[in-house]
Amino acid sequence: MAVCPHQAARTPLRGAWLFTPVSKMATVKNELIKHFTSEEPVHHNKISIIGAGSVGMACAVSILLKGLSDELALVDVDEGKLKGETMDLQHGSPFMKMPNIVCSKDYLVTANSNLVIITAGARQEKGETRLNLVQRNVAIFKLMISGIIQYSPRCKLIVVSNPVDILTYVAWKLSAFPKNRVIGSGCNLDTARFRFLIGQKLGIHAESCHGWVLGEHGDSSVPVWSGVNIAGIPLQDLNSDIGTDKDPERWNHLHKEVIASAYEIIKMKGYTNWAIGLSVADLTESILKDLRRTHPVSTIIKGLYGINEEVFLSVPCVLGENGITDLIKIKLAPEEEARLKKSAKTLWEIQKELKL
Ligand SMILES: NC(=O)C1=CN([C@@H]2O[C@H](COP(=O)(O)OP(=O)(O)OC[C@H]3O[C@@H](n4cnc5c(N)ncnc54)[C@H](O)[C@@H]3O)[C@@H](O)[C@H]2O)C=CC1
Ligand SMILES: CC(=O)C(=O)O
Repeated sequence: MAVCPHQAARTPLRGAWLFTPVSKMATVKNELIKHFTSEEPVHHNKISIIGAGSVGMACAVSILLKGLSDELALVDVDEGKLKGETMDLQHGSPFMKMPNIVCSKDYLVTANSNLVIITAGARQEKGETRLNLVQRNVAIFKLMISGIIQYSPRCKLIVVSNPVDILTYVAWKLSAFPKNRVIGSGCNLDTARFRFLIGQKLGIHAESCHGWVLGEHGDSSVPVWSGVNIAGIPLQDLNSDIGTDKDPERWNHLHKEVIASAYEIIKMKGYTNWAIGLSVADLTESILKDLRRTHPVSTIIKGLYGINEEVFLSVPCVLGENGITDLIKIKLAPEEEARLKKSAKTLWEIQKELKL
């Protein structure tokens, strides 16, 4: 479906809803408006979201409210849900500065995207781990990636579906894209949760709490306590045991809460969506506006921290118009580096069995 100011009648074309101009009729529109160009609009900041489930729609709303895109395309295999979600979003157009929201089962609708966000696939049931989803979602990725690259061979990919680090590797392999253009949302969400919890403990806004969670998104993620600081003051200077079991203030419980968050929310509401949607919109902003901000996102980490396998883990990455342009070589404490290596080993054990 699409809404375009000069368009009047609509016809379905290859599954996508497109519009045909009604130019000669004596209509109010023709009396009011003289059409001035026959050129097709060029979309520079087209974003496509694959998967119109709870995460896909949270990403869509967060991106729309930031006004980041000049066309948003949605794809899902469930056509009824897809059209329903699209119409519902379109009806919010008076409150957004982004006129074109289109949808289809057919990947043609995603053509010439600058950025494609993948949120389709199975999600965890209560108590289920992210890693348990791997086989189901690899099968879905085989179908999706070929559709995406056929119509947007130069796009950047953000992978959100779980297990996100392994599926980012799968997307990279299947697309054969250069590594800078395949980005996993990774620990962007874990880091947001970490900063929120630090902020709650100190009574300071999360944005002013600097700290990073790296490695695997989820169960083996690594909190970098050595770098946690407020206004440049390392908390480790004030409490040398911070993050360890010896710490009487039990700061390490914050990271335990980060790990437990998804399981707890899924137990209560069945899924998580709002924080991931907002965090993906933040990544999107850095890419589309070429901001060169640093984010903890999942990228190929082979050759760093003594890791020799082709695994994707989160490290601080600079995001701009070419995707990941640079990595920040963060100095880890020996036990932090050991935990990162353990994350890599866990993921590699699963990845090496995948048939792509
Ligand atoms: N990386 C992260 O931080 C987070 C990742 N997730 C993950 O995001 C994924 C989506 O979660 P939800 O939106 O809650 O699930 P959902 O079940 O609400 O939505 C998934 C959507 O994917 C669609 N789909 C399935 N196969 C498809 C295909 N071949 N092509 C196109 N669409 C297809 C379904 O029809 C459905 O609408 C899950 O894997 C979940 O674990 C969720 C939260 C955070
Ligand atoms: C579901 C998931 O990966 C999360 O909320 O962290």
